Amino acid sequence: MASIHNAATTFDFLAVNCVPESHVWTEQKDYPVVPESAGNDAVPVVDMADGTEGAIAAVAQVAEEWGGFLLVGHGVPIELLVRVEEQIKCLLARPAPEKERAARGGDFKNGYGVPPYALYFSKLMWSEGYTFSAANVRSEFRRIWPDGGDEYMRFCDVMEEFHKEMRALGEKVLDMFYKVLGLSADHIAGGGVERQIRDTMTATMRLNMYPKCPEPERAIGLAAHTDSVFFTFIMQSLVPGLQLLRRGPDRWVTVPAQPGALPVLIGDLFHVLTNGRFHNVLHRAVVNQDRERVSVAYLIGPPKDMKVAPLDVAIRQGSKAAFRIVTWPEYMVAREKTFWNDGEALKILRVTEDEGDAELAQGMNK
Ligand SMILES: O=C(O)CCC(=O)C(=O)O
Ligand SMILES: [Fe+2]
Repeated sequence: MASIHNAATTFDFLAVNCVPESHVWTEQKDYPVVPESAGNDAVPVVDMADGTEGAIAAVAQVAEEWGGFLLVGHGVPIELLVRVEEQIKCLLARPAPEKERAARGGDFKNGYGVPPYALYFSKLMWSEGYTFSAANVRSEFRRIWPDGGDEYMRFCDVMEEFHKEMRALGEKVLDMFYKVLGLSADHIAGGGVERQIRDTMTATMRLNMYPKCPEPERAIGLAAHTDSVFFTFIMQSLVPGLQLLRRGPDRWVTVPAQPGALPVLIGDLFHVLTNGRFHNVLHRAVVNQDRERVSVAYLIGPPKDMKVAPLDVAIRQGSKAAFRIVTWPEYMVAREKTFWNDGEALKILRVTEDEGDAELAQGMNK
């Protein structure tokens, strides 16, 4: 299986006029796709600038029912998002040998290539990308530009500016989620675990490029997955492709691509923090015949050594923690074993009815 994934780094998407066998996607159960902005299936919009009680109640409902929404009124300049997109296109248009020099694998957890979960599938996805830790842009991209130079500087400056804006926005969105859970500003500002999460959360960035595809129905840009982290911001081109799974009846809902609107997706570890209250949304990216699409997943998670467990405030009176304490790396090991089965990794963390109360985590504050 390794060789097929290494081949992805040199695959020339634009040179083919049909989807080759290596990329024909047959591995996932499929659900119907509902068109954008279809009644109850229109992806909800959250306006960050609206701090009223009503708005917070609406966020609660969206986080529980959808696990994803479009964020507006966030203050990140559209002009910056445009520059980020330009820089990603420049990076991924570099000659194959340069990108391969920065391939992930071996000692390199980060770098150019397929996302880590692609290794669980025998077929390749219709995309290329680059994953890195947002705090290490300058050292990471010396792998592409060993001698530095103007292009390197421009790329790093734009990515760092984006990281600064998104990290700050991450804190605001986290505070909004804390409010939904019923925490006061004073509580959050105190020295407790909520404050610790806010101060230490780390960001990983994944740059995705989805080339035009001659037979989009036979390929997938990014296969269905949940993000393992707390939550993710997506920055996307004005080309739709991101889809969220809505349950009962199961269906894919396309997230509209609107200038400046940032999709936000709840990840597995926030599902744990909220004791299962916020929905960790299954999502995927599809491709199209006419236009390439670029996206950035800005993934916000805990530092590696943080022990994550349901917050006390999220454990309703009379109930107990539904998940065991876990660190992000421990969770990734569980996920690896069960990737084929949606949601199975979280089931491993679930506390069973007959487990002795005394041994259980009763919330993250204890
Ligand atoms: O391209 C997109 O819209 C989704 C990207 C994504 O889900 C990811 O990188 O984890
Ligand atoms: Fe994702």
